[in-house]
Amino acid sequence: MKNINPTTTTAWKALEQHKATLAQTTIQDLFNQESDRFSQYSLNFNEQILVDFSKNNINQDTLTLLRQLAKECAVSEATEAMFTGEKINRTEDRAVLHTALRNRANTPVFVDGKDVMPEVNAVLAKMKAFCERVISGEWKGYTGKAITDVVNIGIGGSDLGPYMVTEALRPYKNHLTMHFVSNVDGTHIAETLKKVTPETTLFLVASKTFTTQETMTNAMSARDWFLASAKEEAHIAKHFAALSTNAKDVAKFGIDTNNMFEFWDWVGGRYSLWSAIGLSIALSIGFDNFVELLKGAHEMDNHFRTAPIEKNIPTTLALVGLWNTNFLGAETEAILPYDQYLHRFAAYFQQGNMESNGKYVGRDGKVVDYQTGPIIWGEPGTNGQHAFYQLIHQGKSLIPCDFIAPAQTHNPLSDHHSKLLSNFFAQTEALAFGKTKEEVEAEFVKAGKSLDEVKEIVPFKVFTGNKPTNSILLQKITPFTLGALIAMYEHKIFVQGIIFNIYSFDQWGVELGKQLANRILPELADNEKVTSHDSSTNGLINQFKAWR
Ligand SMILES: O=P(O)(O)OC[C@H]1O[C@@H](O)[C@@H](O)[C@@H](O)[C@@H]1O
Repeated sequence: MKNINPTTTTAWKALEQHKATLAQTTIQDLFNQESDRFSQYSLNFNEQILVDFSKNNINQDTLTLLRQLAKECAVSEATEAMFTGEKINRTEDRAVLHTALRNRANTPVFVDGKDVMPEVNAVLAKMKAFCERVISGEWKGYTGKAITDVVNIGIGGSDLGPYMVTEALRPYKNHLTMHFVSNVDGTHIAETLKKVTPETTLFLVASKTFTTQETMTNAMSARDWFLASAKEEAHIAKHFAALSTNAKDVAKFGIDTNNMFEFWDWVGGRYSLWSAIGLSIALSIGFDNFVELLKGAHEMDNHFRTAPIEKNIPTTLALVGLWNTNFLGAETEAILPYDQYLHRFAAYFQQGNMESNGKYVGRDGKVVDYQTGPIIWGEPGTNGQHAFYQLIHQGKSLIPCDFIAPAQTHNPLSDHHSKLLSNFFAQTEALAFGKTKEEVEAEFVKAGKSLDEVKEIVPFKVFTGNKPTNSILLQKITPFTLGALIAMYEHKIFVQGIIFNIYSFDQWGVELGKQLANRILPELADNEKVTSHDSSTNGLINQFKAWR
């Protein structure tokens, strides 16, 4: 992978200049100038996903320069390097091959000279057989009863993806009740265990490393709870399975390695829902639907790898996002799904994006002097409208938003869906075009008021507009389209990471807190005063000890 500081490219410098020429141009102006802006600035995936990026502060010159930037930063070369198993995750010396997990074409993919596809397929076959036995009820618990509840114990990438997808695809789910335990706060597991019975519960211990403190602690508590009823350790084999890359520690924990579903170090935690980590998804919606999810992602992979840059959806979203972040000064990006089933989508891509691109050291080992990944946040519409949209409309920060909605709902109740979508369309319109002083005044006049009497209130009712949004309209949320949508965002993050010249597939930033927590934990064992830290940390620990 090349090592290019994006700010030194010809395109970046030209974009700086171009920004100045566009400074006085609003989104409204752009729509006035280009009557057919929608068709020029929207792309369609498979006739199932429409991505409209026309309501951004960009014109054709912006796009040309941004595409030139992608070329100068060798995005296509990096893409090929990823897909073909090069060790692009240099700081961990690993390949990055979540795309191989969903490689439905089954073409060989080599890591260190070895085709990984036979192993990928073998684990998928094992997952399929396991799912069929559990779902059909053939798999019995220690008292001979079928499984009714599945508890996934994992955190970060071993929780967010499975939980988000299981929720998103609820309309496809079977009789199994799914639970997700992630937090080391005992409340999370305690409240979950209140809802299940040992005889009919299957625990999936999901951890790439099988050393994560939270997951191991929760898994031990689940084991203790289970053995309190089941008594014999031999029964664990019927109620615990592991999803991990670490066979040794799985065996040490007491989980039968026959119940271990393996994956590999070339799968990043936040890109692992396509691997054995997705077992909870497959159990919840059935293996065939899980394959549909993989297929959707694979189709998006093919599109990303082969579509020309002008038609490339993930690349376009990456470039437009980068324009907003690095040239227009946006620090955050909101993901706003107008679909209740997607209520964890923003949370999922908080990890996906922020753990990938929240980096300040470039691939050359030097501190970068430009903004890298944006802060990601969001909640489903319309709830967000009644909470934080005020600031998006009238606050001082520029907040680009992705609006996401399905055209067809799984719950066609009276006119709910039309109301929901009318809000989606209205919000993107309001954000882009706002409401002028003249429009506000005209409304008052129409209501019989004189301009003099309303002049003090008028400024508060003006919306500047000119707020960028992308609209992502899916025909319907199915396993296939959801797979494609997730892969689309993954590749957007990848393209930005390449241009930012950072390593998107490590996460050293999560280590320091873990290290310090491990140092503090033994200090909490007794009630002695601690003095080994700064005065704030000492003070907090000592108050904790006094109050507990
Ligand atoms: O799957 P395991 O190994 O338990 O890791 C769970 C999570 O841990 C965090 O510290 C991060 O490193 C995440 O990327 C990862 O998804």
